[in-house]
Amino acid sequence: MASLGLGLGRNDLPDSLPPSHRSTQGARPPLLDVSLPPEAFAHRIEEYKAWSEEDRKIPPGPAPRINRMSLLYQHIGSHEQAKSLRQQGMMHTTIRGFPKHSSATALHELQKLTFAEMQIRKTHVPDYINELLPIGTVFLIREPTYKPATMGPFPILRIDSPSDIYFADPRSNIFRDIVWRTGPFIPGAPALDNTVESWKAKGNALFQASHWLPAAFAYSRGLYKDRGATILRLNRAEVYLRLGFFTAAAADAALALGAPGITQKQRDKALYRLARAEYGRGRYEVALQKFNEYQSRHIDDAEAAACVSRTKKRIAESITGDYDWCELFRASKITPHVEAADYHGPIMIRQCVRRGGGRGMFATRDVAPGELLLVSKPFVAVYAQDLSPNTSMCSIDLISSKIGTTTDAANMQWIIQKLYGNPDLHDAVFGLYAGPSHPSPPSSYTFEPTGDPVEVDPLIPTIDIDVSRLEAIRSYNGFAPLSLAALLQERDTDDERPPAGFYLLPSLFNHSCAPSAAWHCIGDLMVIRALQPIKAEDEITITYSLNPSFVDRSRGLQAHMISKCDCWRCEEERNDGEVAINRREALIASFEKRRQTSASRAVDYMRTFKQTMATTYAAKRGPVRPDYFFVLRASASAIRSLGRPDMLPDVISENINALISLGYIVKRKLAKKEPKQRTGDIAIETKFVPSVIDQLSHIMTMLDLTHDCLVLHDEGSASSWMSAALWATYGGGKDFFLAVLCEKLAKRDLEEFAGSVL
Ligand SMILES: C[S@@+](CC[C@H](N)C(=O)[O-])C[C@H]1O[C@@H](n2cnc3c(N)ncnc32)[C@H](O)[C@@H]1O
Repeated sequence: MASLGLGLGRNDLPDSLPPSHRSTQGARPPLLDVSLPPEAFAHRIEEYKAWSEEDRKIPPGPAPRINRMSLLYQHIGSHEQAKSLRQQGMMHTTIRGFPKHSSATALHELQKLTFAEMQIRKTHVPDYINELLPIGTVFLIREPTYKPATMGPFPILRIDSPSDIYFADPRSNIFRDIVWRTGPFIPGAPALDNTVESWKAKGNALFQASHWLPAAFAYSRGLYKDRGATILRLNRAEVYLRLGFFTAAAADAALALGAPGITQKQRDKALYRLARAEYGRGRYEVALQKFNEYQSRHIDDAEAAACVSRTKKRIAESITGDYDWCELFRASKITPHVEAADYHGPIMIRQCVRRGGGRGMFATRDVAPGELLLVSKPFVAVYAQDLSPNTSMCSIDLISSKIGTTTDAANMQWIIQKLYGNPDLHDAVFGLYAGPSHPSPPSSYTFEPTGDPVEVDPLIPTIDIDVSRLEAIRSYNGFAPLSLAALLQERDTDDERPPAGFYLLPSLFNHSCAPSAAWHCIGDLMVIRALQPIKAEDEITITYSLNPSFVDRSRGLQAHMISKCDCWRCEEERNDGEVAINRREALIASFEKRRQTSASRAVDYMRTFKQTMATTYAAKRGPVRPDYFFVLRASASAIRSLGRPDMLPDVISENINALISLGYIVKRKLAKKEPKQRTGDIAIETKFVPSVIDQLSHIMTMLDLTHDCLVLHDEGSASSWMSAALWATYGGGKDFFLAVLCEKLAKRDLEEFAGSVL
């Protein structure tokens, strides 16, 4: 706080700009206050977009001169404020979806530029380089953008991509024509002892403190002194493994292995790190070869033996699609980040010109309902528990007009970080659809790291990361991978921090409201199965929205750039007519309100409500009416709450009708007409599983039916409903079913029955 002693007061801040700068500054943007009610916020976003359009029309101009001490004063003030806010839990806000600039120009093609030469509103391309000198560090920014002030009094230098920053040694050749007024080092900056040994010591100290990236910086600086310093390379490989920079780690370990004069001990370390890195890259065959090689010299090493068996399991999973689902489910209760291999079933990417991006996923052969199509680990998935409770970030997405959550914002950061350390994954990410404002993706798509690892210098970016395009890709290809374990707990999900996922191959499936496949997540592992028979060469679709309401669903699909869904379900809804659709929406809204206040006359209310609701469906419409499902479920629960055993058949009938309204064909309708002993049949037609709302609601209805039939001593119907529940439960077989649903079964006293009939 020394600057305060220099007599700086508030008046020193350039609150008002000289008149010549006003036109360059333009109007201040409308405040995107995330606490506004949704409609007001949507309106504010529109205002913001309009402001942004106007703002972009203003030509570049000179920047206000800023007094250095004022800048320091402001900086110290905001630093102190940030410190206290961090303690309270700070909210960072960022805005996505406006044009941003990421450099694609090589460093040697750029020229020097000073702050004084920079202009407001100008991205300084193509021929400039800017230098900044924070204490002790020198870094270069490629093609910086100078932005007018929006919040405080000063314009800001905006850098969106880490690949626009080069860290450099002040004595580097890049600076050969530059005379530093302070000499190459800033007075007061920590002295840089430029020897391999001191960089190793510094790196090791940072490593001990778990500061992985700074440690990688230190080892890299040591490697500048001596590229053959094997110990530094090995240490950097370890740091990279912890950062998830598997490609970088593999490259360093491989280079160390090939280094002349490497000792046996170092060779072992290099081999083990290379194996771990290749495992991280998903190159399990290569990893196994390296682990085996290592293990042959360390037969008693239990950890290495475990790695070998884990890797063999991954290879088997990726070839056969045979997973230990129960084990995965159990593991997902401890952490959502489960360990498993990807599996690619009978699917292929093909052109699909009618869809944005021009591609879709197709069947390579005939597929049976329930068959496993794809198992995919996320490129990145962020869950609430991954973040400190004090981390609060909010990203305002101008593409989808939505407020992104903290996990969303973190997801974007993690993607960038992963790309930085795994540059070979660039094309897999940037080959995804980025919406109509960006060039179309290529018609083919590669999604696996195939080549040799690439060496990564953390101080100099290996690839260019176009953040604008990446934000768009994230907007069009995001998933909310709520784990089955979390779904089943039925606890309120953390609205501020729902899981945010980014998957590669799953992003190639197009949408249908009546999809032929469905996904669910075990932890962060996405599992996609066929819901119905799919013919060879037919397109396979999943749904982007399980919202039963046509109006809400259509609105949600707009965010995916699907202005009018052409599936049969939406066609049916449209055939009901706009008046009927609006009446239905109004009814559902009133139903939600009414449900909270009417307990006593619930049954009568539900009877009338059902009748009114039924009139909103066109007479010739088919049985699928997803929003009617919830009405029937509420009606069943209202009748049940009467506590009258003689009314149980009515509860059963309502629940059966609820399943029919989802599209199920029910073979076993009324308990009293059926044989009461077990027959081993399944209560529903098993040619397909309808997926129009979340699967868990289907299964709970079937378990309720099982329970009620048992109460009525109709074991035959009960067992056929239990079998139906097994059939509808995410594949995975009986053991998986029992593991996933054990609490739900226990709640209905059905554990023993399930064990005996399935
Ligand atoms: C996640 S991508 C799907 C794959 C994409 N077709 C590709 O080539 O990469 C989502 C985009 O595909 C397009 N799309 C998917 N389903 C669609 C549908 N039912 N109708 C129209 N466009 C669709 C939309 O442009 C949407 O933004």
